[in-house]
Amino acid sequence: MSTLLDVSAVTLRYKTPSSLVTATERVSFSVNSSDRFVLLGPSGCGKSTLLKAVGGYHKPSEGSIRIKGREVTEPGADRMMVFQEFDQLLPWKTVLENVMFPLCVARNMSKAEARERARAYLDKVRLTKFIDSYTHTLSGGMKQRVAIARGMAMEPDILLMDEPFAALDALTRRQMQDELLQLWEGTRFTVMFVTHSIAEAIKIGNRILLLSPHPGRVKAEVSDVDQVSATDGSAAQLERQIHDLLFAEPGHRE
Ligand SMILES: Nc1ncnc2c1ncn2[C@@H]1O[C@H](COP(=O)(O)OP(=O)(O)OP(=O)(O)O)[C@@H](O)[C@H]1O
Repeated sequence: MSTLLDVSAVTLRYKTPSSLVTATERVSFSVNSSDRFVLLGPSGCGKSTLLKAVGGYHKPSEGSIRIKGREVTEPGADRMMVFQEFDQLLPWKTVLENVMFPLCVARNMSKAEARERARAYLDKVRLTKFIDSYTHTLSGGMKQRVAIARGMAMEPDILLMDEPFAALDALTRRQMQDELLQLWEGTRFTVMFVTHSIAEAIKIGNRILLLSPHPGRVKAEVSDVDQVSATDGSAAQLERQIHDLLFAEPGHRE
């Protein structure tokens, strides 16, 4: 197993006109190739900020972020992001064109190459029938599938997913979680996934990093999720253990 991403003692801050907000403090972890690495913690603990920093959109105040040994200093096609919002697609382009666009622009592919690659990934997310549709005609789940296909088609080193299913209804959310795992079984891509749902973390992740409430610090890492949750009844037990670890601080209320 090789280390792909190394986050070392990273502190992330926001400067506002009136104050300095510390989002995360001295957070360290590493992600290996083919990990389904989940960042889990309560609202405001800095999960999204950490993901943005890995994406190259937020510079650490202290510490370093390295991918394949190179320091992350800006966004790059080696790290693709999928967001929660349904409006991350270009409404004036069709489904196929949305997936082709970054392939042409950031990967310098010819239109024919990009079309072929985009079709293959849209097929993986079961959207072949909808390639010529405009995105406003799609359901929330279908839009997220397009965003996932667009990210995966770039074949990045790591796919960064920021609560991608949080705005979906419960049934669609479960379907999308299953589909993501099936996609992973097929290609074993590396994914970093942000959620504040313990159940979702256990379902998606093989490793889960638990962050404390604001400012986010590492509380613990659960690194054998697949083995533990495969045993009968133990997913529920793991959920309780993670809950206790996350909310152990005296006086902290959910
Ligand atoms: N643009 C910003 N300017 C100032 N402070 C910010 C900004 N964005 C986030 N913060 C603050 O940084 C901290 C971490 O925010 P972040 O969105 O990363 O947390 P999170 O764990 O992803 O939360 P949630 O689960 O609610 O999305 C919070 O205290 C938040 O108020």
